[in-house]
Amino acid sequence: MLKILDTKQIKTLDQFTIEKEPIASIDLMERACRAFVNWFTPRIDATKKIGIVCGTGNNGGDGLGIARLLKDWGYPVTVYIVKGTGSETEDFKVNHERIQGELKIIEISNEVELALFEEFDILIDALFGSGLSRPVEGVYAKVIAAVNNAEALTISVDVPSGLMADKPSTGEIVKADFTITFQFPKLAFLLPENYKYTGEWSVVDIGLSKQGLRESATNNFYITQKAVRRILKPRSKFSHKGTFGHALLIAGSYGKMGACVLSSRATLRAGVGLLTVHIPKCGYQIIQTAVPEAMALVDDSEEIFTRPGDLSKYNVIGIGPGLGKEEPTIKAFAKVLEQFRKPLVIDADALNILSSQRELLHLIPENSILTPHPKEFERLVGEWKNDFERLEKQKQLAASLKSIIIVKGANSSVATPEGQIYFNSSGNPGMATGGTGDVLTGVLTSLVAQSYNSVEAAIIGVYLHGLSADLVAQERGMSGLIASDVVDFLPLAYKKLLRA
Ligand SMILES: NC(=O)C1=CN([C@@H]2O[C@H](COP(=O)(O)OP(=O)(O)OC[C@H]3O[C@@H](n4cnc5c(N)ncnc54)[C@H](O)[C@@H]3O)[C@@H](O)[C@H]2O)[C@@H](O)CC1
Ligand SMILES: [K+]
Repeated sequence: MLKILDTKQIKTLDQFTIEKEPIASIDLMERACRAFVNWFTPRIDATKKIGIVCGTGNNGGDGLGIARLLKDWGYPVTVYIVKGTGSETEDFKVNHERIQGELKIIEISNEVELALFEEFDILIDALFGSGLSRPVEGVYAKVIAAVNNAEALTISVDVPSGLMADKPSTGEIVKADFTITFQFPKLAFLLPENYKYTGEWSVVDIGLSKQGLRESATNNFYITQKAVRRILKPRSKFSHKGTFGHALLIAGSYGKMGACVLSSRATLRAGVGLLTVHIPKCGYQIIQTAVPEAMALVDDSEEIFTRPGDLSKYNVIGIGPGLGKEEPTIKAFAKVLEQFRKPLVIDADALNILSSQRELLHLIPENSILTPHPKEFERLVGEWKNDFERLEKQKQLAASLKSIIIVKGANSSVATPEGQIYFNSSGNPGMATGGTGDVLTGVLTSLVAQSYNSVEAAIIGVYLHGLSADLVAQERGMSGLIASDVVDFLPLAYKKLLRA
């Protein structure tokens, strides 16, 4: 699991590395510059005209170091130094000294034409990094406006200038095409509202102290493949279908049996031992034909869910996909909540029922998993002003329900009752298509049935689901991706994960 540290912790860790390794601060900066350049040179042709926009802090110091290294690689480089209210750091001064007379340097202190950077193919943004403490104004704001006005491909060093790394941001902010960030992703990068600033971001290693990192406490994590691999349990020779649990899925209604089929197939493909599906009468032939591996339990109603059967033999219940919100279904869902004391995976219409029948919320068994998309989440908790506030609301709901709340989207976030947030790193925009949520419900239900605890199931589940979609995209592209493909590629995703 990659820790996500806040800016104060990053400063402390930089300092810790400097003292413990030991390494001079300027040499650590050089390492950061090299890491950036290692990303840059294989991707950008050396004929491109490059403008590097520097502040006078250490982010600007990085910019100057990068300018020197790119010049050595043969790129035509022009350096801009923006002189506003900020003072010069020591490392900035050293790197400034090192390029005197070697490179074209233009100082900007007041007037800024919007067309200032028109001539460049590439702009490297090194105005502010993690040291930004307030919205930018004056000459800085004008320079950022000129950067955003330019046609050039913009690449930000560490953080898009003007973006707060771990707080809500206002004011002028660089809209980068790429952000190359040092050592860890910053919290702001994982929130949908900031994608327009970061563009595609990548983390590059600058060798900060492993010991220091181990000792840094945080509640925010980025899910890595290695971490998921570590919590997955391989199947032993002596396992049998009982080992992998018995799940019940309550899903589907007239016209929405597809959601039920997708969830059922995903539950099976994610490895459950036994699956029973509770369906209305109209779904009987559909499920028996589309999912022969599942057992069908047929409701009294022709079209909807009206009455739970005996729930005692299941380890977990997944409920919601295609369920509908008719009055009898609401009553039947309430009965499930009253009778079943093991974890539930609650999605789609079951979440919508909870939003309108709030008295049911306190009946949710501990360690359940709720999987709202942002609109469903808003119905549960009300509006939020920015994504940081949304994260807070997510943590609060997880704590008050003693359950796991997964808000779906790019970098789906998993909130635990203990206040931790795990951001998913797998998945792609092809997943924005009907039915992928139903697939996730199946995967999660399956993992809980296989006796992963709910936090583990949520972490493995979001990652596996996204990885499967990534494998689909790799083979067939994103545009034609449908939810069934994500189900079909789950075995391959497992194979990839379990590979030693
Ligand atoms: N040893 C280190 O600390 C390392 C730092 N590195 C770089 O250093 C960056 C952080 O550097 P700094 O802490 O010097 O900070 P920045 O370079 O991000 O910002 C410079 C300074 O500007 C001032 N400032 C903040 N908000 C402002 C505003 N709105 N208007 C005007 N001035 C403002 C602050 O005094 C701040 O320290 C990182 O993002 C990274 O790029 C890397 O070189 C790796 C090593
Ligand atoms: K920057």
